[in-house]
Amino acid sequence: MLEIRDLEVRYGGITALRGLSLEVRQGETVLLVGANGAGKSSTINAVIGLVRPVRGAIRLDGRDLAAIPCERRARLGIGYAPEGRRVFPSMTVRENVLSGAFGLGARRQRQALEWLVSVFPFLGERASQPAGQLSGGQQQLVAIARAMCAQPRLLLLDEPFLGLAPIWVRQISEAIREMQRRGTTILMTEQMARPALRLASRGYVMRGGEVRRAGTVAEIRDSALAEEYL
Ligand SMILES: Nc1ncnc2c1ncn2[C@@H]1O[C@H](COP(=O)(O)OP(=O)(O)OP(=O)(O)O)[C@@H](O)[C@H]1O
Repeated sequence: MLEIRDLEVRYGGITALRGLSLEVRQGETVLLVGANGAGKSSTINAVIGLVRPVRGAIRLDGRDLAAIPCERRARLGIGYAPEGRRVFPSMTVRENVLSGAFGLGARRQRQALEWLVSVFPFLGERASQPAGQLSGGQQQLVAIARAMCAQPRLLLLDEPFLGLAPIWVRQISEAIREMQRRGTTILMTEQMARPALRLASRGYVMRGGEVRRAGTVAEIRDSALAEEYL
């Protein structure tokens, strides 16, 4: 479904990705694991269209995304939850979640919200509260619910577990399982590999903007865990 070939991303003089290639097949959950600065966010940001690669290709269902701007990629069915709990702080929880389904139409928005509240009751209990007043874990869940709201075919999650208490790691794992049950294809990044390894079927271990190892979760587990301590 997603194919990345020979991708190079630079920020001025810094090369963040050096010829990265990977693929995510329909219905899979694939993990990118690596230490700080390995290039995980740069990979996700190139797929969503936030950074423009200097070389290489990104294809969704065989279609080259190079000429497609960020906002049109969302319409192709790509959903994205950024690193670092980026909610709209003064908007309510409900408004934050619905902002992910902008343009879907009132009836589908209502259905999506009902579904998300049934999966995560806290979203209903806090619906009218400004999202900026929530705890870090709650904000991260709102950011993921916002990405889920449009029911994307391909969901990109950038470090969804970063800095969270175990209770939120469990809830976010449950959100990811819910999307898996719906057949969503998922590409997620993590430094903290353990909970993510339980959710993924395959993975890539990244370092210095390159893939160092690729394989099933069982195959990459040791190097992924080693990467956590580098
Ligand atoms: N906006 C930017 N300007 C300059 N350099 C950047 C920028 N964003 C990332 N980099 C650099 O690119 C490299 C890859 O960073 P990237 O954020 O993709 O890694 P990461 O694996 O996601 O790490 P982290 O877990 O810290 O987010 C690093 O050397 C980083 O310092």
